[in-house]
Amino acid sequence: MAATHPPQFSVITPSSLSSPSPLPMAQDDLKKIAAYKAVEFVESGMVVGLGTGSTAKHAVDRIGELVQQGILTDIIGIPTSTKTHEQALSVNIPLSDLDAHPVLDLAIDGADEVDPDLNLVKGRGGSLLREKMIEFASKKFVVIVDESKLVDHIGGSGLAMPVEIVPFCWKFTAKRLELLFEEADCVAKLRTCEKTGEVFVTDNSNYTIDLYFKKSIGDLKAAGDAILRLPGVVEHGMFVDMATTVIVAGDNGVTVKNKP
Ligand SMILES: O=C[C@H](O)[C@H](O)[C@H](O)COP(=O)(O)O
Repeated sequence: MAATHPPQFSVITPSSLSSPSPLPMAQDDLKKIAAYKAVEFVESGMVVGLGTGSTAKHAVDRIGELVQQGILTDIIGIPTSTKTHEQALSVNIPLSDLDAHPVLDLAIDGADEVDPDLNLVKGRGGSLLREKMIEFASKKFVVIVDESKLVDHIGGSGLAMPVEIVPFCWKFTAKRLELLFEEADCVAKLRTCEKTGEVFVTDNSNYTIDLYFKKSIGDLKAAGDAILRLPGVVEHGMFVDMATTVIVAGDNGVTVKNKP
């Protein structure tokens, strides 16, 4: 559900990327436009967090292209999932990890929801824990989305807010999560693989519980803290106060909002 954001957004037209068109652009084209804009923030010598998902994939491809052309040199990528690790290797981006590089210059990643304060939901693609660790360690965190990801409030899309949990007695943890958000009419569902119907297992050998809220969950930090206090929970998909910049691509151009 798209929402109108407040006027502090600066709107720029994507001149070198595409021209505003009277026809609606395909969602993947918008993702690519946002991703290419974000890669303009990458400079030679940087340690860069490489996000996961269909939007971040365009950014990784673009960084790889610029590395191969010799336009970006001495880049070190820190991938946020095994999938991104493989993709980054395939486009020749030198890789490392948080142990060797505990502070990143910049991370670029997609999101499932963005609220007007730049808080996010992430993890519908299955990789929120590594993303959160890496993006938390980044001096700048640039989020790239098409305009369909904008919401009035977190949970406002009516779609999943994922929580990564340990597999041990997952039904118990799912029930505790549901009860925690009883007032928001929360429903908790174990994530399964669409194709096989088997339980979805994360890169960290954990399960994912998707929470669906019918009402607002109120204060996000309080909600996040309450989730993390439940034994069995590993991490949740709300990224509160983490994004420093959000780049939104829409039919009318690219909008860039920086955290004040
Ligand atoms: O787990 C997946 C990540 O958090 C993604 O960045 C997020 O789901 C957005 O993915 P996409 O760009 O494919 O919509």
